[in-house]
Amino acid sequence: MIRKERVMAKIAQVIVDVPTMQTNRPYSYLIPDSLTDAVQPGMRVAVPFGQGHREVGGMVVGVSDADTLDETFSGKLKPLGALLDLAPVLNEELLSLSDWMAQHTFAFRISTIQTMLPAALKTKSHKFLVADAPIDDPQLASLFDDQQRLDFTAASLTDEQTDALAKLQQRQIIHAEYQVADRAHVKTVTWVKSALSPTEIETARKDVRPNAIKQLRVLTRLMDLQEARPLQDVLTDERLTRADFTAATKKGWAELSEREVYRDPYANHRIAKTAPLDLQPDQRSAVNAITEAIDAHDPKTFLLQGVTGSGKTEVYLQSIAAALAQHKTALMLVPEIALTPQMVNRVKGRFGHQVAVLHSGLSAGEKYDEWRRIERHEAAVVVGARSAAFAPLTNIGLIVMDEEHETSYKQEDNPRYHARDVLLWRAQRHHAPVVLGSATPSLESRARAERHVYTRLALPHRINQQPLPPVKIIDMREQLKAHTESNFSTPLIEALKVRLERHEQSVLMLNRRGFSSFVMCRDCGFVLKCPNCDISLVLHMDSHTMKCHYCGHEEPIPRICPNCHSKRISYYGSGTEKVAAELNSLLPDARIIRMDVDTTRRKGMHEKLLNSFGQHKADILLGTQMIAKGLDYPDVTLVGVLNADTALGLPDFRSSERTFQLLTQVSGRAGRADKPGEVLIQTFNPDHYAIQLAKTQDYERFFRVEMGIRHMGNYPPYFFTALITASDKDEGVAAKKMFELSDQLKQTLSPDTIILGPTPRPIARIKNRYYYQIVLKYKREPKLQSVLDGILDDAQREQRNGLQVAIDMEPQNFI
Ligand SMILES: Nc1ncnc2c1ncn2[C@@H]1O[C@H](COP(=O)(O)OP(=O)(O)OP(=O)(O)O)[C@@H](O)[C@H]1O
Ligand SMILES: [Zn+2]
Ligand SMILES: [Zn+2]
Repeated sequence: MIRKERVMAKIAQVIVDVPTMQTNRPYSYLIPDSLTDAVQPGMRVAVPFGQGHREVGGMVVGVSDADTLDETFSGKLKPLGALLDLAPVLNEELLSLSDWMAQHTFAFRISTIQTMLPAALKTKSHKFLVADAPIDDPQLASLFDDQQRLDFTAASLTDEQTDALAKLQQRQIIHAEYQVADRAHVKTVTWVKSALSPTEIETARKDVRPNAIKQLRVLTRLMDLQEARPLQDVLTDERLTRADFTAATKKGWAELSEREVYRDPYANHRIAKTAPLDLQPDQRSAVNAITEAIDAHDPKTFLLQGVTGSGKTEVYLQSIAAALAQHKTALMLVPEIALTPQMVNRVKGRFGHQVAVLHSGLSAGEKYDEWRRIERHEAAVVVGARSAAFAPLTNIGLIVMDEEHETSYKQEDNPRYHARDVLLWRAQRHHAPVVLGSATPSLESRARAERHVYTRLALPHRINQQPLPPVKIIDMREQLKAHTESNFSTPLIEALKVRLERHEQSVLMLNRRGFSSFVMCRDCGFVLKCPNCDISLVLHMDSHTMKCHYCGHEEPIPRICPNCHSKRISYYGSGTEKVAAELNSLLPDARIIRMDVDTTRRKGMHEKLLNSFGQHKADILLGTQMIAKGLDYPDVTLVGVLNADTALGLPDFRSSERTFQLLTQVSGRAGRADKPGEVLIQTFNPDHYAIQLAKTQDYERFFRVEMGIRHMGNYPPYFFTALITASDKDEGVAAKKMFELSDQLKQTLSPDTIILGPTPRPIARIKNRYYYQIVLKYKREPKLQSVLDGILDDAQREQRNGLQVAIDMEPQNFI
């Protein structure tokens, strides 16, 4: 009788990356003996999954011991495939954050894990075709390498080839294999060092034939390579090449080695070192309060509410310095747009090489390198956009979020997380304070300060003792009666002319939110729409086409109305391009820089345009929202807003708040140094409270008025919200699902919870899918988590038929 031997096995819990089979449940894999000591939570692995040879990527989230005789131990566990990391890429804190986020955003854990990793570490599953028997077609056979493998994912195959390969697979001549590939690429440079001492070099010289000139040259060069140097520097002598040194290595004369280097995105930037400024009294008390909390390891949240130009950045910088003085690290989030270049320069100018920067303008390689500098404790300060909330900093002493009201801090796709929530979670974990800064805080944050959940710190004055710039409202309805269709009122043009004469600069903003340049027929009102989505096509002058901003559909600009055949079909509304053209003809001498998605698409353009404006190479900066915040240029004395109210009509309860914030922010660009500023706002709704209160830049009044409106409408911050959407190619399927869900919610949720809908979404069709939504408004709803978890689980099971259900907690966008 054979007795089973009792052995301890190690088992890894792995979250697998299978898009069609997402689940938050980890799968167990047997750790092979050879890897017993190596596998740790936070490492990426490749594991076999499902039927066949499929290999998928995954993340180890736990390791445990198992007794092979234990009845819960299943001898059928598959062993792990490859281990992709030698050290964990996610530490314990980030792993538990990924768990928390998955729960709170109703996302799958693999997506929260992926979100935390730099793109370079996101594994990709490659499909290989492997030939098991000779392939008769020589042309197809030539696609396979010596090992009879073809990288199907990377190969660019014609449809005929793909077809022929599929047939080979059916005939079982080839089979498919999946392998997980790692995209992380460490950049290295070659260093060279002499392997011979000077005396040995002398000896070697004597042994070389006198006509072996290259070898003699190498030996001479090796004389001063007793210490290793980068090969690149050594090769400046044009008569020697890399090959000469490779040959020398083979002879045992030299040693070549690869050393890791970082790609430094700011290598070519000369950033002047700055010293801390003498603080104004309000700044002083803010810094003191924050420093106290840092020193006391008190994870409290501050709301730093300072008018535009009140010196919030200096408060951040000196607070960060206080954290560094305690040998702690600091994390600072800024909106994507504000990152390039002024804010980065300010932080780098103060803290130099200790700063790592993370934003979407960097290449994947640059981001990976900055990320590794953080992970290796070589950077103590991180400045970055939304995803920098996951920077692998340890020992955090302070967290800052600039422009905390910015909607870009909320991710619109899965996982639908808000960076603010992530920061608050990390602050608790690290016992570190958080500073939320803004001139126009979100209503949610300001209300929390009102209830003393957050501690409010106020900077009510501008630094230079300058008043906030006076704001004039221009009623465009009057204007419309006089000059038809110009984007510029007479007062605005006059004010621009004055600035030109005085050699001062102006900033003009065209509010693109809820606004687009579309084509409309003046006879029948026909508007050209996307055939796939329920939305107007947008005119693009650069490509001379009409484009859909949702699905990318593109078609020529119509000359004749497709509906009534009238020729009076023309542009309606204005894009920045059209406005720039008009401005050019009105003020031919003005030098204009246009800044919008089209002119800033290329890498580095954003920065380049702002720099040249900063160097006064242009008189007018004309742009979309992207110019509204962060800019601090002393020569700007005029700010003009061409269309203040385009967003007011949007079906979103935050449209007044957004309008007020935008107008206040952009107004704040004027008169920040010693020259007084002026702001002109053109609007068709001069009496709207958001516009009237932006005129006085009275945030506190706006807060009270808006709170009253939110209270009456049962909106946040009085209620929490959740948005549930279902989409399907068949409108009936999506609608039916939502009515079922609505019934289910009515039966399970508390009677105080308001259930709105189901209704079609304001943009009901996108990429040929129909969207239906339910909005939940609730105050206290203990059952919510389990009910929504259940909905998502059910949806996951139904997903194979094409129906998709998504849950968005505290959505920032209702359209
Ligand atoms: N204590 C100080 N002494 C002198 N100058 C200062 C001081 N603090 C800040 N400044 C300067 O005041 C200007 C405005 O400051 P900063 O840009 O930080 O304001 P802000 O509050 O962030 O404004 P915004 O919200 O408009 O971006 C900057 O040029 C800054 O260098
Ligand atoms: Zn479309
Ligand atoms: Zn028409």
